[in-house]
Amino acid sequence: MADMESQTQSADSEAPAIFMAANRPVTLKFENVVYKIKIKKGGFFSKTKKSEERLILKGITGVVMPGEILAMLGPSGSGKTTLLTALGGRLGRCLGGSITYNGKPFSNPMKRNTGFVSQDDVLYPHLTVTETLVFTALLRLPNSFTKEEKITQAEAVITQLGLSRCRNSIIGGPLLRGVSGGERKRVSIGQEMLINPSLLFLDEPTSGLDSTTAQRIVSKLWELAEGGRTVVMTIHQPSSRLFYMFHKVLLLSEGNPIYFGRGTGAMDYFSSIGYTPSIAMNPSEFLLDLANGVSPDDSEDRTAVKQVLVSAYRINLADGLKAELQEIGNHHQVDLEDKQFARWSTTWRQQFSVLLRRGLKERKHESFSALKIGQILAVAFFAGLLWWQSGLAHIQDQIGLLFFYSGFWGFFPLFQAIFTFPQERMMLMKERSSGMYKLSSYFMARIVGDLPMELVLPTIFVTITYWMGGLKPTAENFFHTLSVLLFSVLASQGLGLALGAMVMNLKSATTLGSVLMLSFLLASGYYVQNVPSFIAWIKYISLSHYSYKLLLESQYKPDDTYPCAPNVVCLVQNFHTIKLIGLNEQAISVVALAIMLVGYRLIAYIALMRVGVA
Ligand SMILES: Nc1ncnc2c1ncn2[C@@H]1O[C@H](COP(=O)(O)OP(=O)(O)OP(=O)(O)O)[C@@H](O)[C@H]1O
Repeated sequence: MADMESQTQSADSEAPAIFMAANRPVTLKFENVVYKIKIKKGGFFSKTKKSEERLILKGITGVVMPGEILAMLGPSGSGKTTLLTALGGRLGRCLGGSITYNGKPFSNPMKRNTGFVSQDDVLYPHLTVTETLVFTALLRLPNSFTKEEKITQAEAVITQLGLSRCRNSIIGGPLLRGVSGGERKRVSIGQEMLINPSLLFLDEPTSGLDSTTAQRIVSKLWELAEGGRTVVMTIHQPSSRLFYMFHKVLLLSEGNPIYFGRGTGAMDYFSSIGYTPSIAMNPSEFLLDLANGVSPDDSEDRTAVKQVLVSAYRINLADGLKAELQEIGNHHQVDLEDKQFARWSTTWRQQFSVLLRRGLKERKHESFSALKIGQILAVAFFAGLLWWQSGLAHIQDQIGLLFFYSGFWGFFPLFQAIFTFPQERMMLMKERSSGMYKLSSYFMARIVGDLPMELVLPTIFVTITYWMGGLKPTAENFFHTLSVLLFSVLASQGLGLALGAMVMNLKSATTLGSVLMLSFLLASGYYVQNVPSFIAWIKYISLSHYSYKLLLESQYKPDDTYPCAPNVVCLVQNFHTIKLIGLNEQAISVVALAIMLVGYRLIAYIALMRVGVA
């Protein structure tokens, strides 16, 4: 990354204009868009459990041409975000009507030509502004750009969006001070700008910002539109200065359109149907009042006002709009050449390498945190002291130590891994929806990136406890025990990944993980020797069962002798807690752990396939 930074510094002076003309202008048409959801009715104790359909979008029609900004206004809950998501090709099921891009449905080439800035900025908190944009450029820009050109593009965005001052500051998050909210929003917009999209969607890009910063962002969007792009955004209550910058305005009220047309014509339209503000006011404030059913003197019933506005729209605007769509349909069919857009911008290897580097940078503080290492050191020394030089004279204690290995290193990696995918969910959704990389490259980069720490911690732990605890003091036995433990750590980590990916909810995943691991531990053969046959099957799926058996094998051989009772020497085979296993069973245990190691990861991968694909 150091070379990345020096390259970006040197690129400062020669940054090309990223705000050049759009690659391929896009005409966005949407006709009679309807979206419904199913809501479950009836409480927990209710006998009648029915589901009810709720209409969120009730027949929305409009068109946005290249060079235009469409602003969607409306009260909270009126359906702005839902419509934006639908237009951005990210809302699959239960969507009615037609949405076309240059006369065609949403396609992969269109996905790669579309930028989508969500309401919440989904960014990695520990990366700097430069790192964030450079990694995005490396992943999203096609291979027709060299690496240096990609970095130069990122630099151009930093300059153009006025981010030079904070280029080396970290993004930050809720508990980590980083760049300001406005700067974070500009980084999010910059990530989309990198690909020079012809179609740009933004969900409330100005919310939470002061009016000057908001004005600055909308001015940038205006410049982008001027370059032949199609810009669609939702906005809550723009100032009058901003309002007149929008070429078109769509006003929504409870999912119904009540105005679609030129921003400058909105006030005249509402005057023509009898709604004129009694005092001079910000047009967006007036429009929002109307969408909430508040007439200028607030004398009429609000529901009645909304109904009047909905029917006025149908009578006065709907037909004209449909005719306009028809007209454009006949003349504007510029197509995106599918052949010119490969399915992915970069190769699998490039994706893997960039994602690996990005992941290591983002999680450096977490993986090698003093707390994590300290935690392991503390437990290791404590265990070492407890089992201090136990030796064969205290074989029962030693077996306890091996059981502790199997239990602790079953739980610890599982609970580390369970967080992996739920924490990354938003990022994965965002990046996969914009077709940034293959799931397999992301998955492999994540697994490989976490590997060093996953293996280093148990190695430190075993090195300390093994010698302190007085297990067999030969290098062969030590490495045998260590390799068995690392093997089972990888299997248990796989289980954590699978649970996290399947449930995608930390609370449920951790509860499920605890129950599973405890059942596995109980079935491992330590507590109960003769498990009743109807429950005995559980040990065959128990990770701890196999790891515990293999750990025992790494220490004891059937013909080992040990002091069994005062002055009596026994064979280890007869010791009641040790059920040593033959070569066949050892092989079965190794295969079982290997199946778990791969199988759980496969389950995690399949579960992730549902995340973030438009
Ligand atoms: N998947 C869903 N399940 C339940 N309700 C939903 C779902 N999607 C949307 N809604 C409901 O649809 C309505 C419109 O939501 P949407 O987020 O589009 O509103 P909005 O106009 O963007 O609001 P805001 O300005 O507050 O962001 C809301 O009442 C919301 O609760």
